Amino acid sequence: MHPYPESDWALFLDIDGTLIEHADHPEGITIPEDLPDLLTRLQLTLGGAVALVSGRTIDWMDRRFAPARLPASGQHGAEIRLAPDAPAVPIPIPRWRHPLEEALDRELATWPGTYIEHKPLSLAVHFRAVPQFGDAIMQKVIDVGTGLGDGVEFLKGRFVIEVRQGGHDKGSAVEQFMRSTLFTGRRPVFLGDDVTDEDGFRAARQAGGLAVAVGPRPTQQADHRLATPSEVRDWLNRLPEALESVSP
Ligand SMILES: O=P(O)(O)OC[C@H]1O[C@H](O[C@H]2O[C@H](CO)[C@@H](O)[C@H](O)[C@H]2O)[C@H](O)[C@@H](O)[C@@H]1O
Repeated sequence: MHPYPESDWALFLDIDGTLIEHADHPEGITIPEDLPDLLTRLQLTLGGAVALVSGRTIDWMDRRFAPARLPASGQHGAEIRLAPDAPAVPIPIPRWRHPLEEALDRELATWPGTYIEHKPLSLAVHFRAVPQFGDAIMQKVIDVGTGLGDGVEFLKGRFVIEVRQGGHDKGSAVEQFMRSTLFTGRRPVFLGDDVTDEDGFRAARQAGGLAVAVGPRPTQQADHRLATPSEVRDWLNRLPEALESVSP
């Protein structure tokens, strides 16, 4: 059953596989034309308490969702902007980042079909084009990265393994948002499709909120489920009207 919205919600929205459909390449995605306007309407409806929480960078979100500009956390919690006009606050660049980048460029050159996405505070090695080699590629990334320093963490996602600095994830981002002006006192509702969203689900539920799983991936934490990003957008589109119809 679709979750019935409440006016005290704070919405946390994952991007790939949740707000937008997946594509073969990170830059091959399509942002539906009306999505920026939808996000802006949601901000107005929920007093600004709508955040994007993604593995993408905040810079990418601002460019691709313009003119919408939201509170956001990027690179799996490694950067956060608590309000649209606040500065984005990044963690320090991890010491392992440049050596890892060099090592992976070298090691994976002989693995056709892999694509390394270089993000400022994390790296993503994609293997959607060669899923049959996924396990071997992930093991190679773990072998290369493990020796490179304290705090390096590996996050297995959808046809991707991401390398990030430990201590920051989508859950820690939700916790930070919930302590900030726009979000405090509200009920967190986290929408996500991938294993990397489980930390966000956990944080939302621990704060008395809800986890809304998107797509077929099994999870122990889902309070509700929506089948596809298109269904998510339809549901979000109806949310302002649904809230108006229950307000006194
Ligand atoms: O946290 P998210 O918003 O879900 O972002 C997670 C990663 O998404 C992107 O990769 C994924 O989507 C691509 C486009 O559909 C797809 O080609 C790839 O296989 C997926 O893993 C993005 O490239 C990453 O930077 C994000 O961390």
